Amino acid sequence: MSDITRTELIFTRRFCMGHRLISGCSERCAIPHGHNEYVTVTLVPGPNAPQQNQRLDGHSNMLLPFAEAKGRWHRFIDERMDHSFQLSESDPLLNWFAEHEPQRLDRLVVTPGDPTTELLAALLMSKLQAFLTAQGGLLAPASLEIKETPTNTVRLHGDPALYLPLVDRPEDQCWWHRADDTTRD
Ligand SMILES: Nc1nc2c(c(=O)[nH]1)N=C([C@H](O)[C@H](O)COP(=O)(O)OP(=O)(O)OP(=O)(O)O)CN2
Repeated sequence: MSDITRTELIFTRRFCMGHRLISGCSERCAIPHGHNEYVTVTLVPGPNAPQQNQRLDGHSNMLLPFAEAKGRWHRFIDERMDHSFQLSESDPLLNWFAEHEPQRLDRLVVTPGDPTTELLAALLMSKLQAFLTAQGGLLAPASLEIKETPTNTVRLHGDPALYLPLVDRPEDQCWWHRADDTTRD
């Protein structure tokens, strides 16, 4: 039996996305294709939670209503991830959209290197951390899981910063660090 006592809030959302991987690691994935993905987040009391022990107060018996805990996050998933097209920042298709369909640039998620499930999990966990910090730090992400297909899932635990690729620009120029709806820089 685990000796860790902690409350976890776990929320799942589904979104439909397209991507392609151009680094050469998976040639068939270089053709644009899509998945119906499920993102599941596990939230725990954050640095500003009123009490750091887990005991319920015998009155409201919650840290936060579910709707408040997941509302901002699910709005981002619904409005920015659902039906997005995810491309590496070095993908020439970005120029194609800029030239021929600039009105659709906001549907793109632009990533540092190939938009694999591992990378998307790290970027989304960082975005979630930014939202929760901006909401007052009552909650913090403990893990994030993306089920890309019925047979493939990636799960990250802990600090998303430890997974993110190193990029050569300040954090405020990286959409995944900003508590806003952007998905490209
Ligand atoms: N480490 C990773 N490898 C691959 C990723 C990824 O995100 N991380 N992504 C892909 C593709 O997106 C591909 O569409 C899914 O992978 P794959 O398992 O190869 O394809 P299937 O769904 O057809 O697998 P089955 O389980 O055999 O049905 C590739 N690799």
